[in-house]
Amino acid sequence: METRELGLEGVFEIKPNRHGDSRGFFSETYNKLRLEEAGICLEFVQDNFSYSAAKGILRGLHYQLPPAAQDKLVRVSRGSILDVVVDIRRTSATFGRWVSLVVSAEAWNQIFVPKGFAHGFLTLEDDTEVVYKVTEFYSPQHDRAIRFDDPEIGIKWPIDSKDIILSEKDAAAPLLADAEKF
Ligand SMILES: Cc1cn([C@H]2C[C@H](O)[C@@H](COP(=O)(O)OP(=O)(O)O[C@H]3O[C@H](C)C(=O)[C@H](O)[C@H]3O)O2)c(=O)[nH]c1=O
Repeated sequence: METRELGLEGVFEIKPNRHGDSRGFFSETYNKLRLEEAGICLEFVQDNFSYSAAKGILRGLHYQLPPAAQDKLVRVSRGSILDVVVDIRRTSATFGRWVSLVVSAEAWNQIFVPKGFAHGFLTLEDDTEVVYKVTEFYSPQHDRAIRFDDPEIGIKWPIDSKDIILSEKDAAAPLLADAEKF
């Protein structure tokens, strides 16, 4: 398993090994010990799966407030996404900064998103499946969103905002300045 930090403290790309043979391949997509060797010592308690039927669907930017804040280990089992992470820790030197990573079934890579960061992704292909582990259970009362196109954050999405498909919740999300932060 290879890891590399992505420019924001604690945000990593992770690439599990793939063991190919004439039938296809085998991969340990999660191994607690391997993550601990990379300094990620966490207990994941819930697995999530989201299917997005079309290219251009944007889910996010989401986070759960403490005490339900979640670390996330995100991968793509079909298709591809532009995954985006924003530092929303008000005392952080990189508050409001963002990083992005293309996560895809083809690249077989993952992104690790620590607590304190908002998370979202834009699908780059139809029929994209995102599979991810989280370290706290879903808690609707702690679930929060911030606008994907907040000019203060300035995320460079690869398609025009008018072509982006959003849930009603995400279309109505507040700007980071008006959102509850860490
Ligand atoms: C997150 C979640 C949702 N739900 C239910 C609640 C709704 O009835 C339905 C869709 O929820 P939502 O619109 O919040 O789903 P996404 O827009 O994919 O939200 C996710 O998108 C970004 C990328 C994230 O990082 C979060 O994991 C999560 O917020 O699933 C559950 O039952 N359990 C859950 O853990």
